[in-house]
Amino acid sequence: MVSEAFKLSRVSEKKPAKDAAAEVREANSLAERGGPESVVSTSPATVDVDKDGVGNGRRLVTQQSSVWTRRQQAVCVRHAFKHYGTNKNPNHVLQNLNMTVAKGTIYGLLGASGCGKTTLLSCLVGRRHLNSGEIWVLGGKPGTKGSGVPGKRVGYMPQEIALLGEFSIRETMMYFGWIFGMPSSEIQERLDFLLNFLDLPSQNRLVKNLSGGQQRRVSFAVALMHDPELLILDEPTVGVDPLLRQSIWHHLVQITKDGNKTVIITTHYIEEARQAHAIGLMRSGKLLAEESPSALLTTYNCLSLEEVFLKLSRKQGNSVPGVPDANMTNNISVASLNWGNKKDEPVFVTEESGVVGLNFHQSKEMLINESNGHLDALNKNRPGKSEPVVDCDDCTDCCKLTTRGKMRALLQKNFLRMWRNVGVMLFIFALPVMQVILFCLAIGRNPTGLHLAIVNHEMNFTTKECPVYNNCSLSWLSCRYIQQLDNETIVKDYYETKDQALDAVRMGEAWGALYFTENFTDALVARMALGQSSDNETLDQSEIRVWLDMSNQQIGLMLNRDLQFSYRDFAQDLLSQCNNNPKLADIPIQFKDPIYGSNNPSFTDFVAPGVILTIVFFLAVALTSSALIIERMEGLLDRSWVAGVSPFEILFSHVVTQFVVMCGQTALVLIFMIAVFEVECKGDMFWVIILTILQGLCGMCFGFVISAICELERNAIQLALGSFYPTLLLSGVIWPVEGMPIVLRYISLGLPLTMATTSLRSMLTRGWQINEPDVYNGFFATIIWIALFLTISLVVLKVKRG
Ligand SMILES: Nc1ncnc2c1ncn2[C@@H]1O[C@H](COP(=O)(O)OP(=O)(O)OP(=O)(O)O)[C@@H](O)[C@H]1O
Repeated sequence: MVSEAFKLSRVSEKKPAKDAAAEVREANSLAERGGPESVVSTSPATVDVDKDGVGNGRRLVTQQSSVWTRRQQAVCVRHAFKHYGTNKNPNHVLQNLNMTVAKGTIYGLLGASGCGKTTLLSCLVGRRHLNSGEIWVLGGKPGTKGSGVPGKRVGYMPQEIALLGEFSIRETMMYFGWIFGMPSSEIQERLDFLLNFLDLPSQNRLVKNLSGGQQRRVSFAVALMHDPELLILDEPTVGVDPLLRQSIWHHLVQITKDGNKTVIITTHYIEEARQAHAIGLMRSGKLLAEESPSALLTTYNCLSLEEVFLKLSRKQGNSVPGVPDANMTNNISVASLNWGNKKDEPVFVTEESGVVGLNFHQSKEMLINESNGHLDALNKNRPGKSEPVVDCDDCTDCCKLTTRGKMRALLQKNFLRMWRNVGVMLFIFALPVMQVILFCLAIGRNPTGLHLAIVNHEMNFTTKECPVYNNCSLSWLSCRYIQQLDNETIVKDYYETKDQALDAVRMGEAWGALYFTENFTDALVARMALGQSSDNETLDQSEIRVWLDMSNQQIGLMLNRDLQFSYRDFAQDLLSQCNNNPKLADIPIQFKDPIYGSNNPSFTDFVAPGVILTIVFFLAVALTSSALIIERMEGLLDRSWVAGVSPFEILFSHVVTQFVVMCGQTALVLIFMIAVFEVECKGDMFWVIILTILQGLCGMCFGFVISAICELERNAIQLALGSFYPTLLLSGVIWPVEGMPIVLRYISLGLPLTMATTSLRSMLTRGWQINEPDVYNGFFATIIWIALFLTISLVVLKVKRG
């Protein structure tokens, strides 16, 4: 156990201030190394700090300080160091800061903007960790199990509003009340009191519609809501009118009167802090003094606290770097030397004072006088009649993962938020439907109205009266073939010469050119009759010559296929009309009914499984990727954490909310895809639904990862959008994975959508059951990805919370 002691007693020889300071430091360091008691009994540190002539030769006598005594304080900070930025380029915010806040007091933390007050407070509530040093809050270390901090033992009002704009005042109170485990009736009672006390408007007014000052008061009400043991208020009186400010201070004085409640308050209105029992004057990450206001004024012979602060700041500014001030070193101030009634009495400096200023145990007496004696509570907690040091009254973090109240609050928040935001609601349900409709209408249908430039020299230039005989007539066969071409797909444009037709294709006026020779019919008949004895000229003349624009693969292949099928139909018709076997027109490959799918496969059926999963997956990503970021930016995430909500609870509440949304989206997507647009579904609908929901969950968890990693919403959007195309392209949604280079194939298999797409495709088009490896692998892969994403999110959230 670490305990420190400074024992300063009267010394006969004066020591230089520097040595004295070094001695205190040594005692300090000894104590930190764990041998405190020996320091106390055998080697009392004695310091004479009379060098600047203010101390009047008084000696500092250290008092015993132990973990026990630290735990008796409401807050005790020792040798706190905190920096932002990297170790190489740190921005030091707290520098060997010591602070002691006795139970039952109001402690005003004053200091210029940027001196580190908020940082210190956020360390006290467990939102940030020190780089080194110790913090004790209500007998425990913030963030440790059973300390109740963060949790309901603390009421925290951050500097920013940190509330949900879409909530009414009442809903805001209910949210935090439930998190703190209060029953609704008690919350309502408290709310009625706070509405009246803080002069708030109707409880049904939305927070976003309140004025800045009103919003701050709601934020203050939230901190007061559960009547916590320790209130930490970061500038609660900003934007509050003087009357209300006075009434807030009056309230703080009242609640601390019985000695059970403690308040730490920062304010820029220095003079209002006169009402505090103790004041910590902070500058450049250190406390310059920690005294009662009257002691500060007396000591420094000032009329206002502002003057005191200026004096101390100047003193600190004048100190030579590297040479510790007599009044600053090891928290012993000039103030402490001046303090006390009798000159020859030693001044006790303990780690309880912990500050540059006065021994707090001494000033306590003064505080009692100044504050109606309520501080005698400070003396209650001595060994023997002490209350349990660590009061595990918030046992949720000891043994339970969550509580009903917290879940109720978090779920209500998530659902209400969606409900109150019409845009989000539309986005959630209209977008998937719209995407499915657009996909089914725009993708996979045969193109129509394709222009074909036809040159038929058999008919002697342009003729639309190309005679067609549907019997066994062997004349004008070119016309008979042209008639066979699908009229919906192909628009026939006639040209006089081959060059004109080719120019039309080159100019983009036609997708292909079709050319019939002058004696096409005769040559074709001869070719059929002569068979293998046909000469080259006959073969040449009987050909239909085609030049296609293959720049558009789909159109080119379709025209190619249509021209061939039309010839087959034309030849079969002619043969059967002439009493020949029409099969003679077929190539000698017989395509029987396919095992799966149809002989005329639809691109829609190929893409649909991947599209279903992509829609559900990325909608979930879009919904969740900014959820945590928005909460974080609003400050609500921080505030909920300080109220005792864990990353697991936050994540779990979002998972539940999104799961409900997901079920709705999945239902809509599948209904429109399968029931309305009749995309083929041969498999078991139950497993199709399960896989789709799982993919939605997977997308949601991916969204959580994004929102846990990204600090800004725009970064999250960039990451979500950036991941869309690679995933779509590599997952075999629009092109078979088998067509990729080997390395990409392996990457593709590792993506969350690939195996799931294969699985869904197998179920929809092949009708495979869950016992097929291709099917169940998709489920396994999805579940593994969900677990992985959730773990990453949880770890990142935990790290960030720290
Ligand atoms: N998250 C952060 N990352 C990096 N630097 C930070 C961060 N938060 C605060 N700082 C820096 O730390 C210093 C102390 O900031 P802090 O907010 O604690 O000051 P403060 O005393 O509360 O100021 P104010 O009275 O204006 O609120 C400032 O220089 C600030 O720029």
